[in-house]
Amino acid sequence: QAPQSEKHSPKVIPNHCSAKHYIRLLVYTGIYLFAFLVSSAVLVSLLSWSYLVSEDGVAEVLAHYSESLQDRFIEVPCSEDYDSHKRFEVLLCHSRLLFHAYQFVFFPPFYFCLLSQASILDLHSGALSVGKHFVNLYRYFGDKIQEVFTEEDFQLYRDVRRRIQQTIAQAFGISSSSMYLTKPTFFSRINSTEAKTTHDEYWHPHIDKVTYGSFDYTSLLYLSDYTEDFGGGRFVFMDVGANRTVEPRAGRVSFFTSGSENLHRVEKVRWGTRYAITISFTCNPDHGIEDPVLT
Ligand SMILES: O=C(O)CCC(=O)C(=O)O
Ligand SMILES: [Fe+2]
Repeated sequence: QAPQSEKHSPKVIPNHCSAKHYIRLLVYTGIYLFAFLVSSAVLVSLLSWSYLVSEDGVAEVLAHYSESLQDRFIEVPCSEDYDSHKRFEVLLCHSRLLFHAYQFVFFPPFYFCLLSQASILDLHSGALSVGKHFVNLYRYFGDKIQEVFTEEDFQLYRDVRRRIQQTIAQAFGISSSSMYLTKPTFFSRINSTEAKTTHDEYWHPHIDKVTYGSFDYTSLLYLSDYTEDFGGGRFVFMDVGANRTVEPRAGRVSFFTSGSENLHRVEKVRWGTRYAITISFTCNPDHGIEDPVLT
């Protein structure tokens, strides 16, 4: 039981109803509300910033998948990788990148669609990677190859190659006749299955000139849509201080000089299947190849 003195002590009832208290209450509520809003805003911006520069470290989207771009040209400082090219007519020293949205009706070869893993297909040699091995489709199908590819497929490839070549020549102010198709040129099919060989590890940062040797200009034609057909799989330029992405979109062509000024990688594909074609050009006629033909 409570002691007697406590039981009978007078209760102190604060005067809650005075105007002074109301004003104080309002001021405190306002201050708390303001502090809450400011800290939420700081938290949201911190979270979105860390989301942008976290996992994939993307700082800037150069080409959003939903944008229909025409001729966006972005200049980057040139590297010294082209010194040996001084004997060619070509001036490569104002490099980078242009997007040109063609209305290509170009589907991945149906053979690709049957595969369940990552793969590349080289139309010149007929090499198709299947797991750890390469199958030569031309040898495998022999006379029956006409049932796999049609003359129209090859005509379309040649047409696309010619149009890309002309666009690159125009963008870089060089003559189209001083550029030569070079190898390898290939269709790529990427999904989220585990890599079977190091060739499947497309996500490593690289310089095309180092990886492929003869490349001076790389062009990439995308055949499927980021977010609709696959997740992840964005192309990333790894520039000093910033990663800049190109989000694939069917019909989008991106091209750039192949030297160290354009270090890049492709993000791992998280779901779905990503299709693209790599078509590249050299300024050195000795490294040029003819268009592929259906034999
Ligand atoms: O498919 C892409 O977006 C890029 C592929 C690539 O970097 C390459 O083929 O060297
Ligand atoms: Fe590359």
